[in-house]
Amino acid sequence: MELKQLGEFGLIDLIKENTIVDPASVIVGIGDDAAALLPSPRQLQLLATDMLIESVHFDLTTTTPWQLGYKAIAVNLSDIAAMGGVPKHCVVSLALPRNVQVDFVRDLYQGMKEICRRFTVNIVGGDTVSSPQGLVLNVAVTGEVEPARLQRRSGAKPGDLVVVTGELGNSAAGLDLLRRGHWQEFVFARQLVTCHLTPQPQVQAGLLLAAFANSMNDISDGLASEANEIAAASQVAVRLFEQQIPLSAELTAASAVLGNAALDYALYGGEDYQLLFTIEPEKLRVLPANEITAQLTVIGEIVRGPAGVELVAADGAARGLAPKGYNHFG
Ligand SMILES: Nc1ncnc2c1ncn2[C@@H]1O[C@H](COP(=O)(O)OP(=O)(O)OP(=O)(O)O)[C@@H](O)[C@H]1O
Ligand SMILES: Cc1ncc(C[n+]2csc(CCOP(=O)(O)O)c2C)c(N)n1
Ligand SMILES: [Mg+2]
Ligand SMILES: [Mg+2]
Ligand SMILES: [Mg+2]
Repeated sequence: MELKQLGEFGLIDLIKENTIVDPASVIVGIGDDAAALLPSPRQLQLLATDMLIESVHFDLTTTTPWQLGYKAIAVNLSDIAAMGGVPKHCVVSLALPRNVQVDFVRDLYQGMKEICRRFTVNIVGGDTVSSPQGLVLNVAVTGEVEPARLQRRSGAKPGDLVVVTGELGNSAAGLDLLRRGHWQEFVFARQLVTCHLTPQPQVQAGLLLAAFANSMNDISDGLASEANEIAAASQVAVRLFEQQIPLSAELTAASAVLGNAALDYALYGGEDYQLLFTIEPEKLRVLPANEITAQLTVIGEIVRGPAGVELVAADGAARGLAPKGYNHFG
């Protein structure tokens, strides 16, 4: 069915179903001039937004609407996770080309609702407009964090260890496989493509680490870029050890096919949505042993010195690591 058969308001009715998964804090959801929300007492309110643009962030020939909806929410939850918070509510704005079908929008929302259900996030509003060219999808998300647990990029201290959750570079290699096409013939490809199309925000990890870390950031633009953000915000030197950067076996296999170094995907690829944080060694030692801490890798240390990042190779040689990564205007 064409969108014009349903109209803007018919479309909103279709969207409205199953958007509130935790009603206690929603006084007014979809359907009024604004949402009205009840904040939890003594919590800081977090607010973040990230936008996805067709041909810049996604290609509709290689992503399904469901996956696109899932990812649009995931990248936003990732920013709340990076602050050590719990995501609560989101609003979703859509600019839709006129030829978009109703089923497309329904599937897009199914993807969004699925990840919102998994993380107990309410969709409390949005905006729907037409776009003369290309689809635009913007999400804004609120979150909450106890003041003492708030994580910033600026809290890294000399002596801290630099640690990441999960593996790096999978998403960028997945994107290159999608661009190359015929990726289904490679057994290692599915996991990488999945990392790219439906990244998993590290909300549980962020909540656990919030009580222990000194600084935190999520990896949207690549390790080189995010490590430089922490260095600049904290005015410290970040020393990373090349050999310690967690690279998956799938990434290593893909990099041979794609003709690029696995390490470069991790350093400059981006869209991993893992967490990069710094923590005092004594605190890292007392973290509880669980599924989250099993996935942590120490990749470096914070040292005194001018703000910047250096990468130490296997032979001990150090080089400066520029904040090269995905740059919209670079
Ligand atoms: N157009 C804008 N107006 C006001 N603030 C902005 C604008 N764009 C970005 N910012 C702010 O700049 C800071 C850095 O934004 P940035 O988008 O780089 O962070 P991020 O979301 O962590 O990264 P990514 O977009 O790669 O996921 C944030 O505080 C963000 O709110
Ligand atoms: C079709 C297509 N082309 C290129 C990319 C790669 N890409 C786009 S934005 C971005 C950084 C994070 O975005 P932002 O900084 O806006 O949050 C990256 C790595 C993609 N995902 N899809
Ligand atoms: Mg952003
Ligand atoms: Mg971020
Ligand atoms: Mg972001």
